[in-house]
Amino acid sequence: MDKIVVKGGHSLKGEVTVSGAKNAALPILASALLADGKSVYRNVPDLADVTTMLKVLGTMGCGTGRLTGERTDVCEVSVEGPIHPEAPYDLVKTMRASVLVLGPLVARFGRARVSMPGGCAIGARPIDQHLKGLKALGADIHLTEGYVEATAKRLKGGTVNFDVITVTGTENVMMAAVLAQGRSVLENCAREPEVEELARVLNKMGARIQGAGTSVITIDGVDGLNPVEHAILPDRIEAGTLMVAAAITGGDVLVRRVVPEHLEPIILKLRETGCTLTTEEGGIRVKAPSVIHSVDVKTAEHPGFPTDMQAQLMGLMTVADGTSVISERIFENRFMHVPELHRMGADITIQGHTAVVKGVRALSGAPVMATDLRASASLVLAGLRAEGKTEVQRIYHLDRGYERLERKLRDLGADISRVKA
Ligand SMILES: CC(=O)N[C@H]1[C@@H](OP(=O)(O)OP(=O)(O)OC[C@H]2O[C@@H](n3ccc(=O)[nH]c3=O)[C@H](O)[C@@H]2O)O[C@H](CO)[C@@H](O)[C@@H]1O
Ligand SMILES: C=C(OP(=O)(O)O)C(=O)O
Repeated sequence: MDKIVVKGGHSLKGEVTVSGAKNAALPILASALLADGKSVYRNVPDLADVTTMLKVLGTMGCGTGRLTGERTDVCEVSVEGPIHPEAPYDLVKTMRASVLVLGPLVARFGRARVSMPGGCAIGARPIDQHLKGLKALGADIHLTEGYVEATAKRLKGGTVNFDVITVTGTENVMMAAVLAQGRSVLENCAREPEVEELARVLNKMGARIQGAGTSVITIDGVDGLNPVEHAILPDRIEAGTLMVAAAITGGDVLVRRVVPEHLEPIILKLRETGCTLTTEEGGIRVKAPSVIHSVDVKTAEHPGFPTDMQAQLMGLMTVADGTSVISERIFENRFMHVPELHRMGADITIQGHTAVVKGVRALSGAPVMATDLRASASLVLAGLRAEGKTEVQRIYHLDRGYERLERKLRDLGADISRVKA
């Protein structure tokens, strides 16, 4: 298995460009199922998860492909022949976001058979709210042999009040409601920029969605949609990770191609640590202070501090001046990076959903093991700062969500390489 080897102690300097957002690309690729014809997406990150979503669509009978040469960011999905509306266990088990095909399939083809995603390293992650939403739109749902089977002659508009705020749940039900008969009102929706982006794409396809990005989304169903061309928005979590890379190495980096409003909670937190952040044409410059101050963090739904940045921020806090209290309030088991950070000399105590991090003078490089996507990123960040060599194993987690991270960091001056097994 490949591993990443980092030799710490280099200040990062220069400019780096952020790729397209994984969490926007995945639902948008699934939304191609809603129209006949070829949809073309630009700025699609080249990630394992995107490849998996293309495979899911391919096994159903969609034509899928990524351009080669200069435009590897362009992906096409065509829906032309018959569609077999099933997402098999072998693919769903590698990526739970495969469940995003459920809403489009039942809305467009009247039936779907999608393997139930299990839990994962960060929590149980049920999909009860996705199913509640689809039922409210008139779908019949059965769970058999580990699969969700959903059928409906034609979905009907309805009111859905989500009991918990769910990003992919909101997206799945929104994609179902666009082809339902009549008006749907979704309440207590996720307000993440990726939900708004999906609604933007659906509206370009001919849907009638209002309110995405707020907690109430109103959708007037239409009879059919058209394929679309769209450029995916930049990945705010990759941007945040690169900003922390600048901060933890005492660096000065211009992070290009970002949407500053989407980064607000991260920018505010990094300013509290003493970093100077300025918006410049085309990006945000992060200049690290000589001493990082400790800050407290509570993760929350957007516009709160994103859970997908918790592990990276904790990496930074391991070398801050003082003690920081980090509360994880979205997922019940998202501290898997802590035992690995301990191996590098971090001082962290977990008390339930809270981690108390006492900054240490120095981290020391060590062999460590990635356990999930953002945990992997936090270990790479800690490795950039640590004295000596850090080897991060099981980096297939990292490859799910970061496009060539080691190359981007190396271009900024890091001593980092991928060692092929
Ligand atoms: C592909 C994608 O976009 N992934 C993101 C998405 O995941 P995802 O959409 O899976 O996360 P959710 O917003 O659904 O999860 C939030 C919380 O709600 C719970 N829940 C969710 C659905 C449900 O039916 N029942 C239920 O109880 C979950 O277990 C979790 O505790 O949002 C998360 C929270 O910002 C991010 O960490 C992920 O990167
Ligand atoms: C948890 C994440 O992704 P997923 O929902 O695809 O597991 C993530 O991007 O940090």
